[in-house]
Amino acid sequence: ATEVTWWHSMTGALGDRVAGLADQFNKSQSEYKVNPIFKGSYDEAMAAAIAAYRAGNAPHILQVFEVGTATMMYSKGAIMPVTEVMKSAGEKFDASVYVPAVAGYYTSPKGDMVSFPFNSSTTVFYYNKDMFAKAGLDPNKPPATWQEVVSAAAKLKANGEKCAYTTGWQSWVHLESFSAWHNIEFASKNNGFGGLDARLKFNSPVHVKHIENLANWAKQGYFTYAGRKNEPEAKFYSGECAMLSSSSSAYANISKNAKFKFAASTLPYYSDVQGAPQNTIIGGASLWVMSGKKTDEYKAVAKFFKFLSQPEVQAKWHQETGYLPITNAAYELTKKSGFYQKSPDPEVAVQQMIVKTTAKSRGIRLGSFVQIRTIIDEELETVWNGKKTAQEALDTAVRRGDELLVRFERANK
Ligand SMILES: O=P(O)(O)OC[C@H](O)CO
Repeated sequence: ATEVTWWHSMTGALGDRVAGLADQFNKSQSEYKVNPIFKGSYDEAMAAAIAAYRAGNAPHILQVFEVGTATMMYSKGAIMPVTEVMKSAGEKFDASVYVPAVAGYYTSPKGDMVSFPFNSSTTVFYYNKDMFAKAGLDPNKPPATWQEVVSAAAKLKANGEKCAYTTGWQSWVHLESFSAWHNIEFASKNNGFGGLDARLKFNSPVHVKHIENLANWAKQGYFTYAGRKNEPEAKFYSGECAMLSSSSSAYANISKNAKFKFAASTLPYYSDVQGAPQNTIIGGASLWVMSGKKTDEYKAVAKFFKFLSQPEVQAKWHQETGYLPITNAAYELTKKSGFYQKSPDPEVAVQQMIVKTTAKSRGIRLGSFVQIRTIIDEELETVWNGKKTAQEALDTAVRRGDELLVRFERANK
């Protein structure tokens, strides 16, 4: 059989599902074989793939988080657009079946879909219903606003809980998706969709106030900082923290591990910000095809993508992981099956996303965004450890990030 490699970053229950998909495809026919390989976190896998590409041994398929999208799009020569992969293998590919938020995100300024949509997520909120009940909070009434989160946190803490609230993906949840949710700019030029001359805007009064609030809540023991990526999710499903904001895909590991009643609910917002809540934005990853491979290997990739495009496969992936149904067909199939009546949690993400977007809420696409996120993480950590004020840290992150945007713009003119 023709073998192709697929580098991914899925851990725990998500890693099992990825292995399951490859296995199902491999067993469904005998001509092609997909070998999934875990390559570390999203940024680690991306760095490894760039190094491997230079050395001439890149994988065929690379799972890249949304943050790496512009970098991949502009790395001409290194990648083969998915539309071309499918065309060269004689496979039909209809980009219009994807839900608009997903299609729009992975389509180049020229209108071509460049990567294959796979695991799209968004930012949601999870809470431990047992801990809520014990603290005298209504387990069927999740906090809808940040004001309500903090009063719930105070009750939980007073009831002896050591970790009331934690968050995964701090930059994505508290600055990126936060911006769209409140219909304010994260960056100019429609958050970068309008051109490479976009500059960062996340040091506005609304942003500063929110980060300042989190810093205060950290001091009061209501907010526990537990890491930059998805590590904090484990603190929720182990029963340590009562509330979590993170990716909808945390569902996979929460539903597998939690020994308590839990529920997902919409991401909190500030009710005094006009226009909120708007919609949250896309996260997760898509699959990129690397260049320089053999014709029959591209054929294998195309067959695998065709397999992944089946509504039944997409619907099951959504239901098991909490990633979004990326096509209308997968969503309809899930609704019709009665799945949400028994498991309403994975639909929260869908509801937050199916709103008509504004220029400010469509998404974010910035060059060097991987490095910018690292800068944001570094600066936010100086707030949590009390070294900088929210204003100082966000101003510095904007200045440092803008330097990278200027450089990226010059290099890609
Ligand atoms: O945990 P994921 O796969 O939903 O990804 C979350 C963030 O979008 C990564 O940037």
